[in-house]
Amino acid sequence: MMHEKPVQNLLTSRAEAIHSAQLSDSQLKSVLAVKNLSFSWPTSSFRIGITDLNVKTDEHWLLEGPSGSGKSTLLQLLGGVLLPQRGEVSFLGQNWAALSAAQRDQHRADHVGFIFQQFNLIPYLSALDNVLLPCRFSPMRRQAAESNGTLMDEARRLLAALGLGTQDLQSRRAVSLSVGQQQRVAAARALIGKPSLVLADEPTSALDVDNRDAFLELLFSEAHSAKTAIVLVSHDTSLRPYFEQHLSLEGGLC
Ligand SMILES: Nc1ncnc2c1ncn2[C@@H]1O[C@H](COP(=O)(O)OP(=O)(O)OP(=O)(O)O)[C@@H](O)[C@H]1O
Repeated sequence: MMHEKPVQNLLTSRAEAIHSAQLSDSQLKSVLAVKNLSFSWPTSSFRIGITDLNVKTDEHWLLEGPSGSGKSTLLQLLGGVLLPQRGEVSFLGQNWAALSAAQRDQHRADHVGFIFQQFNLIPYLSALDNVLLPCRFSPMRRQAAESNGTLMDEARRLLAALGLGTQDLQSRRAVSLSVGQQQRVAAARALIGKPSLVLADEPTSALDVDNRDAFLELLFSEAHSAKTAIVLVSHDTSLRPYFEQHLSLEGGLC
């Protein structure tokens, strides 16, 4: 029950934020639409089957399932890194399978932020330079990041909003940061340039309960102000109260 209060705070602040933003149905546009998806790895008997999944603007989804249930595979399908053998994954109204590999890479760079389980920061770059990376690959993300000032201002603002406000922390090489700090850098990198979607793979698995609560609160708050949808996968069923939407994967099926 240690985290009862933070959960309540999160849910209350989110409900208030949605209420104050007064998003109408038409503003809640489709971010991800999955229909009759079927995917198998060529070298294993494992199969993912999803009949129907719809993620809209500003929604926060938890996809939960035990180890080996297909969570990481599903994230790759949602982000157009893998393509299903049958069915369809549409992202912002665009079927990933109708794009060339290069077009998929650009569509992803423009509109998706990833938070990986091991964060995948470039170890010898500073926290700040890691956050700036997505803008190197996407002029669209760069332009969005510069909407209220310089790119550097926005990277610094995001890091500060995620609890890394000092110049010392922002200029330190990623390798010299703690796990919790690296994870917040990874979140800032995913959020820069206001992508429509953040896909997060077990981002809280290395954190204790207090740090996990603080991290989710910061992530949700920043994502909400940018109207970014979040799909987070985890084996941890205790995360369920933080999310309005959740889906359970059992052996790849739901
Ligand atoms: N590149 C691959 N080639 C063949 N099979 C794979 C590949 N990647 C994953 N699999 C298989 O797909 C199944 C689902 O794996 P996946 O990593 O998606 O599950 P997960 O729920 O994310 O697991 P975990 O929580 O342990 O990370 C497993 O049986 C795994 O062995």
